[in-house]
Amino acid sequence: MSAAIIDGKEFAARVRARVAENVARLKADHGLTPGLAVVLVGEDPASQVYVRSKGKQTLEVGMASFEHKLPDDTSEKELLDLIDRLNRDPEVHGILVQLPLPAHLDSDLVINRIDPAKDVDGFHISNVGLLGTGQKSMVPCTPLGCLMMLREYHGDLSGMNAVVVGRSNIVGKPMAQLLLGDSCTVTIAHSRTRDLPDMCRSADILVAAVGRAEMIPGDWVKPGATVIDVGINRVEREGRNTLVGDVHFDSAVQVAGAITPVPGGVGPMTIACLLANTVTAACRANKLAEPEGLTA
Ligand SMILES: NC(=O)C1=CN([C@@H]2O[C@H](COP(=O)(O)OP(=O)(O)OC[C@H]3O[C@@H](n4cnc5c(N)ncnc54)[C@H](OP(=O)(O)O)[C@@H]3O)[C@@H](O)[C@H]2O)C=CC1
Ligand SMILES: Nc1nc(=O)c2c([nH]1)NC[C@@H]1CN(c3ccc(C(=O)N[C@@H](CCC(=O)O)C(=O)O)cc3)C=[N+]21
Repeated sequence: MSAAIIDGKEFAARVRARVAENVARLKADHGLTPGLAVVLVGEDPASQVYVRSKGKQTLEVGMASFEHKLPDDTSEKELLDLIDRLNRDPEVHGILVQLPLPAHLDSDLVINRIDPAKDVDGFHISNVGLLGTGQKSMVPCTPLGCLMMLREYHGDLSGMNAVVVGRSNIVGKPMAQLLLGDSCTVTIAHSRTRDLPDMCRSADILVAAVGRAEMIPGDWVKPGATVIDVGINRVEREGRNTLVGDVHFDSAVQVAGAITPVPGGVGPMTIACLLANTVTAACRANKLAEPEGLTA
């Protein structure tokens, strides 16, 4: 038996359509155009591609896009000054600082300078604390996208065993919080976990967010489990540059009940959720009702 493929690309297109409807309504009824500012420091080519596609999709849903590309040697003060300006700018409802930052910049300091209400990545300590205590917050885009797909596929997640492999602040930890919020029994695994294969085999929901190409083979997957592959790894295959996930897709698809592909799974949902969070932030900033179905 072969797993159902969870089509993140198609799902993301539906989320973007919902975002676009809401943007059109905000413009028509309130003269409000949600705006997203993306800050990129340095020349990393992969980051540039990602920032470009975010900018393009932001415009496609009718929002305003503000891109700030700063040189590699930008000082902390220059970056913090830019964030202060964006915090004050009424046309900017969402601010994203692309990570990782160059080593001379303190990313915690930078992220925590963003107005939490404009922190559409959900990385500010206030948003992390709100999420952890089950209060209304900005929810990190990648975990939010994963949760939306899981809810659509399963409906109620309560009581399911979820294993999240990876404990980063941007994916693993917030993913675990969201699954806990939906009443899963959650385990967070990482590089010190004893017997990772067995741990993975206990999962009804297995989320891989490690950053190691194809490290999770099919025989670590419980038959019928739902596998969410967050990994984005660039590898050489037959002389060509391609993307693979953290899960070995060809073996896992034989065992899983459902699986997200790479590319075309979590990645497109991440960007769609970034746009959704920007609309949510614009509504909250203007004390307007929040759109349905765009938040956790
Ligand atoms: N699709 C999307 O939209 C996005 C995709 N990504 C991708 O997701 C992946 C993870 O990203 P991110 O969370 O930022 O990565 P990090 O490098 O910050 O974290 C990786 C985690 O994996 C754990 N880990 C590393 N090696 C092993 C191992 N051998 N066994 C078990 N656990 C291990 C680490 O454990 P420890 O803490 O013990 O070191 C760490 O917690 C990357 O491929 C990234 O490109 C990221 C963001 C968005
Ligand atoms: N502040 C911040 N927030 C982030 O959310 C953030 C970040 N920094 N730094 C980098 C990671 C990575 N990330 C991705 C988003 C979309 C795709 C994506 O759309 N991927 C496509 C393929 C794209 C391609 O072909 O290269 C897919 O999986 O189908 C990938 C990776 C967000 N991140």
